[in-house]
Amino acid sequence: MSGFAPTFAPAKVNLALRVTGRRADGYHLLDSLAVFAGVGDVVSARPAEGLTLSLAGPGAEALRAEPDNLVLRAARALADTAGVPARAAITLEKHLPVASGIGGGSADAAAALRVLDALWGTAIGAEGLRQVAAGLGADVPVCVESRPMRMRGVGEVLDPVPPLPPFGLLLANPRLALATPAVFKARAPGFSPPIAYPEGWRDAAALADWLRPLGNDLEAAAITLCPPIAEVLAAIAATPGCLLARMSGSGATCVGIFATPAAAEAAAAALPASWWRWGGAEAPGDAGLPAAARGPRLP
Ligand SMILES: C[C@@](CO)(OP(=O)(O)O)[C@H](O)COP(=O)(O)OP(=O)(O)OC[C@H]1O[C@@H](n2ccc(N)nc2=O)[C@H](O)[C@@H]1O
Ligand SMILES: Nc1ncnc2c1ncn2[C@@H]1O[C@H](COP(=O)(O)OP(=O)(O)O)[C@@H](O)[C@H]1O
Repeated sequence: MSGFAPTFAPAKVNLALRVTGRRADGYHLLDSLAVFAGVGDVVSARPAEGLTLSLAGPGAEALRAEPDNLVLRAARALADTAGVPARAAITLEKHLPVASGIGGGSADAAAALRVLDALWGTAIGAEGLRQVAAGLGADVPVCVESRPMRMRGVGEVLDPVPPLPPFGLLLANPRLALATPAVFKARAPGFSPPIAYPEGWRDAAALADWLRPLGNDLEAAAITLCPPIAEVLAAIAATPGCLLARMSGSGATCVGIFATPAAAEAAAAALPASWWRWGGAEAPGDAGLPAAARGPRLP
């Protein structure tokens, strides 16, 4: 058997994020609208005697010192649950900035689950895959879906959302890593009410108007820990055609919403070249996309 088609691991973007409570184990209950961008990593796998991971792509260096890559943890967890030997030579082509609030590691783990589930022909089914995903991290279940979803619980409760209107997405990161636990810890006390959804949105402007008051409850804490985030948000908001600027997840990546992918791409190109930046469309719906579908990317 030869290698399996490269699987796209798109960036997860939290367009709104509310912290609605806290579990006894310290994990926070969330209510978040997650969408996926047309930029991401690529995971591929081929049959092998043992389990190995090769890193490639512009972000590979940042992960070389990682003692236990999430991709390998995902592979071992899937093999354990499915009762099959963990045998595959996996390649991760890393493009997304690490520890940046767009779930890069979670997207890689989810893509590895999809590609290895196919390679090994496991019989665990969609529910089994969801359970393995939830055991790997709060963001992994939504990344297995890789389509717009409402995330609740600590991330494992997923519901479909009304169809989103066409819009453009911009992502920018000052190339500063921010650890998720530190941001949750620095958050001011108190919780927000759950999000109430409309039946739909007329266009991108209506979506941005609806999102504006919902906010990201982690943004203020992230700015305290990493002040350049405020600069990134201001720069995005000042680009022509920006309808909304907001931080994603626990940061430091910030998001801009635009009427069209072309407007988002042009705005990204106008941001400082020292930042990681990308503009374009949402990820196409099919999670098993070939690498060629990664969409336009800026260096
Ligand atoms: C904040 C979010 C929003 O989508 O995104 P990112 O900033 O990571 O992209 C996620 O909830 C992050 O998910 P993920 O990065 O998978 O988190 P995990 O590895 O499970 O947890 C890392 C740490 O974050 C905190 N954590 C995470 C999720 C959650 N619902 N409550 C928490 O308190 C805990 O301190 C936990 O030990
Ligand atoms: N494949 C991977 N890609 C990114 N980070 C990984 C990976 N495997 C393990 N990690 C670890 O997971 C941490 C969180 O990474 P990431 O998922 O990129 O952050 P975030 O959840 O904030 O978007 C990193 O600091 C790194 O130590």
